Amino acid sequence: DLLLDVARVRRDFPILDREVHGKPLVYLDNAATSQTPRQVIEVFDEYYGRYNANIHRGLHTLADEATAAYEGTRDTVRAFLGAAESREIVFTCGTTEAINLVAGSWGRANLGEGDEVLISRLEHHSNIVPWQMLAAEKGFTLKVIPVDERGVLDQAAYRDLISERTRLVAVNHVSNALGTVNPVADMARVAHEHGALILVDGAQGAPHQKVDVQALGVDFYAFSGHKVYGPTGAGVLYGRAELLEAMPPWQGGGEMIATVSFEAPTTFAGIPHKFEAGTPAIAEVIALGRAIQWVEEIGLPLIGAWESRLLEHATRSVSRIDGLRILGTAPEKAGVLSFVVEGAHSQDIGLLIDQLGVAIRTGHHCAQPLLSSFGVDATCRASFAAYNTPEEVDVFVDGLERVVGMLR
Ligand SMILES: Cc1ncc(COP(=O)(O)O)c(CN[C@@H](CS)C(=O)O)c1O
Repeated sequence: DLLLDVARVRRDFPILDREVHGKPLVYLDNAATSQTPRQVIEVFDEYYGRYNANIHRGLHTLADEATAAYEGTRDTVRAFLGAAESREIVFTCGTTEAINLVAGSWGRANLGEGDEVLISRLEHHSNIVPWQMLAAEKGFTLKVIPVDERGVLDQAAYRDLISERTRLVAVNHVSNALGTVNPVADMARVAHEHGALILVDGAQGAPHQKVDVQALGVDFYAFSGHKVYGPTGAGVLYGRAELLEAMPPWQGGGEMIATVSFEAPTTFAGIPHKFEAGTPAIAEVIALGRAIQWVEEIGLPLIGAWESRLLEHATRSVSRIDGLRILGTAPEKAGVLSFVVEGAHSQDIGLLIDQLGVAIRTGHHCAQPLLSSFGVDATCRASFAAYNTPEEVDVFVDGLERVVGMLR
């Protein structure tokens, strides 16, 4: 049965009892950050109250307990992503840092004049700007896969743009601005046929569908804890072991070394610790592990199906508002509804609908090149999660109708 017990799910989220401007909170900004279940919030109390200690080097009980919990998350994430080995899981502070790590380590060591990196028009700035910065430094060429008017990546153009000079394809699994789900398994096959690697920005993929990095055939996969019901400050880079082993360290410091000396070359730790310099966000990583356990107890297939029902209901309901244009009409979408309304500025809609207790996001969603290709510089975006309800969608659409009426 694809009906999620949303009443039971909501009982895990204290924040959903909040009122905003005297109205029940209707939180529909989940693509920006998801809310946090009690089971995750409690981790911080437990950790700082009972076993706070620095990890790895300590030789005492608290340090052992903290290390076990931190490294335990690594295997939880390995299973969550279907990775072959735990050492393929690198903890970062989020998707942005994960992509910068690949650019700064693999990119800086492998890209130069004559090489090409292929990204797409759908990308979030965190999967555009690191490549632009590195291209300026190393002289390789950045190419962009176009999208059509539905917000679907042009796969024919992808096959035309990729060549033997392409060293890396970097694309998102799901567009945060439009909700488009990309066929990353097919794109990975095409990339490998041309001898290129593929990095997938999974910030909006991991929260909405079961990811199996080996089945997808991707070389790197990045996501953020705070979008899968976990805390900010903890994210993940998955990388195939042989790639991570061949990559130079990214940040220098403690943890990532084997021996440091002035007389002989400093030697580095193996993976993944080679990429985890300094004291990490220990509690956040442990909380990320708890968030993934929470998600897996319900199951992403059920969460994804629930969100699709909410998206369908919202898409159908907003179509009664004349002058409303949905951006992102791909046949396969995750729970994101982006739209503009003729005669009403997106920001004004966002501010006014907040007065009704409804939280949506307005603006460019860190996807300025994408929005400009649709002739807009901002949209309104409602995005769904496991705890949203059809009744909340009705509050949102009724409120939208009222607000648009006021603004016209
Ligand atoms: C596809 C995609 N890729 C990367 C990021 C960055 O995630 P960080 O946790 O901030 O590093 C995000 C975060 N998108 C938020 C903030 S702009 C949104 O409102 O859509 C994303 O959606």
